[in-house]
This record gives sequence, C-alpha cells and structure tokens, in this order.
Amino acid sequence: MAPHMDAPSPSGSLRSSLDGPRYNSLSFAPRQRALDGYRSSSESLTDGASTIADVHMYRPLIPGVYVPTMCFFEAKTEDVDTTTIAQHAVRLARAGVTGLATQGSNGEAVHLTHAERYTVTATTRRALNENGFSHLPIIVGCGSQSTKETIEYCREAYEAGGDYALVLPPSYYAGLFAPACETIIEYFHTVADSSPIPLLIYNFPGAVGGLDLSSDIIIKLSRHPNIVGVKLTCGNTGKLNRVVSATRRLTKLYDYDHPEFVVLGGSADFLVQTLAAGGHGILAGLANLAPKACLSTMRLYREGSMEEAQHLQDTLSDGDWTAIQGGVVGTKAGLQAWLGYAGYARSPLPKPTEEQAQKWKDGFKSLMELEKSLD
Ligand SMILES: N[C@@H](CC=O)C(=O)O
Repeated sequence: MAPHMDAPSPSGSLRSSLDGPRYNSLSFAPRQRALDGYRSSSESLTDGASTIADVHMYRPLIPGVYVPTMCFFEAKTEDVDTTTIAQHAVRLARAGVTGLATQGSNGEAVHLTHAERYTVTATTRRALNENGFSHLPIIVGCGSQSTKETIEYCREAYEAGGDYALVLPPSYYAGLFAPACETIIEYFHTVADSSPIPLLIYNFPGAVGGLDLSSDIIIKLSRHPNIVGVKLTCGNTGKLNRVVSATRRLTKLYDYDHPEFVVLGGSADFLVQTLAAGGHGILAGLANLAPKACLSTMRLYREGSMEEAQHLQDTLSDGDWTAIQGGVVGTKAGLQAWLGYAGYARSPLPKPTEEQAQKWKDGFKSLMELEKSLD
C-alpha cells in the first residue's frame, strides 16, 4: 500500500467525524431534484494523515458511462491492493467516464469484509479527489441478506465518501418472502428510509437466484424519494423502456440530461439498445477494459451517427460476451494481458491456466484494438 493511499479505517477519525446528528436528522436523503442544500457544500474530512477534500459534495447522476471497478489484491497475501485500486480509478477518470462504482459484481464485494469495503471506497474517493476528479460520483454496492446489514453498508459507504448505494434484493430466503413482492418492497423502503445516501436498485437475476424485479415493482420503488435509479443487468430492454417512460412522467418538464430517476443498462452489450429505449447509459464491467469504446458509442448515438454507433456496438457486444462468460476471472485476465495489471481474483476463484488466459485475451482482441484506436 503506498503511504499516500492509506485509507482511513472504519473506526478511525473519518467515521467519528460523521457519527451522530447527521444520521438522526435525516430520515431519508431527498431525491436528485431536491438535493439543493443537501451535501451541496464541500466538507474537509481528515483521517489524521491527509485530507479528503470534497468528500460529500453533491454529485448528480447524469447520462453516461459508469464503471463498476474491479478490486485488486496483492499476489501473495490477497490483501487489498490500494495502489492498483487508485491507479485504475484514475485511468478510468482520465478516459472520461461519468462515474465509478465500487463493490459491484466486478468489485468482488462478496469477497470483502466491511473494513475492506470501506478501504476500497475511501481509496477510490481519495484517488479521484487528488487527481482533479472530485466531481465524479461513486456508487457503492451495498446489498446484503438482511435489512439491518444493508443499512449498515449504506452508512459505511457514505462514511467512506460514496455518493449512492447500489442495492441488490436479498434472495437467500426468497422462498419465505411474502407474496406480491411485499417483502422486497418493504426491504427497499426501509433501507431507503434509513440510508444517508440515495439508492439505485440493482436488478441482476443471475446473482440472486433468478429473482427478477418486474417493471411494476421498479416503478413502484421509484416513487420513494430516496430511490433515484436502477441498474438493469437483466438485459430486458422492454422493461427498461417501461421504467424510463413511467419515471419520466414523474416530472412535468422531463430533462434527459438531469434525470430524476436514472435508468442504466447493466451490461455494455446493450448500450445502443439502452439509449434507444430512453435509458441514460450504462453501468457496465466491460468499461474497466474499454472505457473509451463505451463512451464513443454513446457519443456517436447521441450525435445521431447511428450506423457508426451500431458498428462500435457490434464490437462491444462481442467483447462483452467474453466478459460475461469469464466473469471477474476472465476480465482480470484480459486486463492483465492487454494493460499489464490486474492479478487474480480472490480465492477460492481459480487462477486461469495459460491456455485459459490466452482464450480470454483473444476474446478481447477486437475490443482492445478499438480502444487503442481511440487514444
Ligand atoms: N455483465 C454485468 C455484470 C454485473 O452486473 C456488467 O457488465 O457489469
């Protein structure tokens, strides 16, 4: 860990500077439109050794490309590698991405302790701030199996400098949930009532035993003032369209560039399709490898260059198929092969054999050639 990247510990002074009245005075944080005055001024928080400036400035979610960052580990110890985490965040910010997400599926959240999650988010926030990107929002994966622990994750995310919480529904006891998704709705409402940062719903059936939130449920949840968006990894663009059209009706004068409820495709393989359905961009793992390719596709689409956008989309979709099949193991192998850093996922995930590593490398070839051409 580089000395300047020491992350404040959850029990350190950063946490204690935020305990107390702040939580008591917020039954929920207002949705995006009402955020004036809430975290609108910068605060300087110190962790003893260094200052994290602008930790809690207001960072709206605007249309764009958001990256669920990979988490990196030291080779021998598998300890969190804060130097690489910081460098990766800065590389993505310099490429022009709209925001980052720590502890998404690509961030191996399920492999991390509470303290490690805190370290990863605080390290990312500090790296962005120290390199001129204090305006970039950080979304933090906070889903858990109990309402109580999810709220704890949301509070810790806020303390670490996170701006939004990305929340998967619990699923382990799904067979015992009340009918008509009542349990799920109550879960999101209770978390949203108590979280100091606004929530994004994370709909990723593959990660929660097939539990797939319908557009009806997402639209219902969108009415909570502290639920401000959704990441749809389900890939259902019909659902995405329904959610966009219902949530934009919340506002009299809908402004695409300042949405009250942000709807993001959860994978790069349907970026153009997300935009065509009225969505606001993507929060997608492939952007760890190819942020510029994702950004260029979105820019071309928005400029009206449909054919060119579709042409780039073809490459994104091919590359994403490799990422989807290889998951964090394959994506790290790709990052290692093409950009020279990443290492391995935490045990017990396997390290790829030479042959497998070559396969993941080859799978990203066209994508990485495109990315390089955009330098
Ligand atoms: N394919 C997804 C995985 C998780 O949502 C992504 O690209 O992020």
